[in-house]
Amino acid sequence: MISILNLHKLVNSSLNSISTISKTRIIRKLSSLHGNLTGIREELRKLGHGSVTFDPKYSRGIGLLTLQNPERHNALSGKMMAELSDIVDKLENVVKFNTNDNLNSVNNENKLNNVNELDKENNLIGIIVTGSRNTFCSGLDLSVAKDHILTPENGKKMSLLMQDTLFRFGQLPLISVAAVEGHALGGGAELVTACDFRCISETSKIRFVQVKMSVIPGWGGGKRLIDIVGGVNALKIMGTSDPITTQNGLELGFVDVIAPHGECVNRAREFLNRYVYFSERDERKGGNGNDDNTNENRINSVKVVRGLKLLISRTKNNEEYKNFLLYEHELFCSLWGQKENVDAVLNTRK
Ligand SMILES: CC[C@@H](C(=O)O)C(=O)SCCNC(=O)CCNC(=O)[C@H](O)C(C)(C)COP(=O)(O)OP(=O)(O)OC[C@H]1O[C@@H](n2cnc3c(N)ncnc32)[C@H](O)[C@@H]1OP(=O)(O)O
Repeated sequence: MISILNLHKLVNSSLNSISTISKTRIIRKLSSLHGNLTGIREELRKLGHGSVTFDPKYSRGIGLLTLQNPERHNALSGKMMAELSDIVDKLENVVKFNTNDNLNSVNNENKLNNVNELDKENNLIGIIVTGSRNTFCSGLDLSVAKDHILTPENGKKMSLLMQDTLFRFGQLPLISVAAVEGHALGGGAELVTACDFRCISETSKIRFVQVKMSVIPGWGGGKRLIDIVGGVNALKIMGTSDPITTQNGLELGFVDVIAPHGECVNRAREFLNRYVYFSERDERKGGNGNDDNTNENRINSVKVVRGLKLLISRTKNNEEYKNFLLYEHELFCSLWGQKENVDAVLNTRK
């Protein structure tokens, strides 16, 4: 006969295993958009040059992600797409610490060492995305496209990886700002929409040029643009490829901060500093950062800011949202690599 105590233990252990199973399911469901893309990522990693770097200590609580392919206006090669995805993996691991967010994904194959140590040092709450040498990103690297990606099969792989990476980026409990100097074209404009906020200057040129390539956005930027400016405005922006300027950008709610030319990253940092509550508390206390109370405050504040971002990002983590992205992906795939698209890309002055 089973005793009450044993029955209690049995029930508890069953509940634990049920919750482990459902937690695992939830993790799998939330962590990625298109499942395991390791093979595709490694294929793309072999294509082209450039790099994507991440400085977790750019400023207190704020990291700086930089696209680096300056000879090509920071156009994204396959190698850079893979590196961007690696950085999102790394951040998913970093920000698990202190967030109590066990629902964030952990891509074990790409797990980097000592990520929690990294987070302890900086308590990241924000991330600025920018490009090297005063320009943001001229979209897909067209040299790589012409040599390798201009087929329906490879366009599909690129779209899967980029949609997935940018979706996961948006799910991070970090507030993101795109600091857009110079050009943000095609896929570069899509990248801009993946951030929570946008800082641009009078000389920034954000253009959805996809229609000129006889395609629609393939990196999830169509859905994100609709969410930011509404359907009709998104239709105008994507249908005409007209640039988003400081003036119409503000009116449309697409742009959040205007900076003097060359100052976008600085102004994005100032903008984000308003969310770095622990920094203000620390300064009020004399700023040595060593007393226990201060550290406690810092940790709590980081949790709050990340919690807020989690709350907001989870509104996009549902089947309806994911299905819409899948629909955008399928539409893109029906156009990419077709004659009109191939002709347009081959005739584009890079
Ligand atoms: C799925 C993604 C897909 C999409 O959905 O749209 C894309 O992203 S397709 C790519 C869309 N992007 C473009 O069409 C941009 C094309 N480039 C330009 O219009 C211009 O280069 C520029 C970005 C407006 C800059 O013009 P300018 O200041 O006159 O400089 P150059 O034209 O001389 O460029 C310098 C250098 O950079 C090379 N470059 C620029 N963009 C790309 C690119 N996307 N891919 C590869 N290389 C690019 C350009 O060829 C020049 O190189 P060199 O001639 O060797 O100096």
